[in-house]
Amino acid sequence: MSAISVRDVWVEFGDQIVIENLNLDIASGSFVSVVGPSGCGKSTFLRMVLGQDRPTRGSMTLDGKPLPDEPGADRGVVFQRYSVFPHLTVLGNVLSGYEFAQSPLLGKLFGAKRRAAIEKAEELIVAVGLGAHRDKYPSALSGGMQQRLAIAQALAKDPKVLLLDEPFGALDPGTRAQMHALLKPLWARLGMTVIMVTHDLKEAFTLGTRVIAFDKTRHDPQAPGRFGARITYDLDLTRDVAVPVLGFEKRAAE
Ligand SMILES: Nc1ncnc2c1ncn2[C@@H]1O[C@H](COP(=O)(O)OP(=O)(O)OP(=O)(O)O)[C@@H](O)[C@H]1O
Repeated sequence: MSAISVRDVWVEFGDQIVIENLNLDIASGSFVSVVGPSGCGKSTFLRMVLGQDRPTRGSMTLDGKPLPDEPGADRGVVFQRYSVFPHLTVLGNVLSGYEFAQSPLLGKLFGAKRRAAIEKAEELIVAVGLGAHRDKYPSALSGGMQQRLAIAQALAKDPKVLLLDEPFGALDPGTRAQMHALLKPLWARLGMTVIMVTHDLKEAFTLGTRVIAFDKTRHDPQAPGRFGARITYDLDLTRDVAVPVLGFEKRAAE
């Protein structure tokens, strides 16, 4: 489990301010859903936690240490598409997660370590419901199966933090519901911190223990890049008190 702290973070691309003065603490083991209008910086925030982008100003820490500048095995990621290797089978893809985590330089395991990794990979493949498909290539899998594979591959790294960027955005509602039913118990069992960007409010509230909304609160019509997004809602869904939910009231348990 892992805690993330964000302090006075600004992100600018040229003269465009994307995120302004972000301050945020994410508790270990929480499931944070990030919502907001298109272009407000949700994926940029995720990429900063992943280590793909750096803040222009400010600092970010993971368990009290500065976030490493590059993606590592401590942070797994699943994108909406194209997260898996097309030239590897289901088993090969999940095994690559273990190999990357345990042998970052070579990306290969040998002997007893490889046999142990194959055993763990097979367990994970069964856990995400792909037990009957372990020797298939991604092109022979449906969209939902590919996303289950992407989740298994990310989990093989045993990440402290799992980052999900609209992971179910391309799936039909039925498959999406199946993915929710898969992900929630996995998260509860593994106890990771999850940050998920989604456009689907229902999904945000169904899966999250906390929902954060990003949006611009100030606009300059003459200079659209002058102001960035801030956190406009920060809802702790584990609190046993009434909280305002986008204009509605969620009643506390009676
Ligand atoms: N590498 C980059 N260089 C320049 N501008 C960028 C870069 N990355 C993101 N941006 C800009 O930052 C803004 C936020 O982009 P981002 O993808 O984070 O938004 P988002 O909230 O995830 O959007 P969506 O919901 O549509 O995916 C956009 O205006 C985008 O054009």
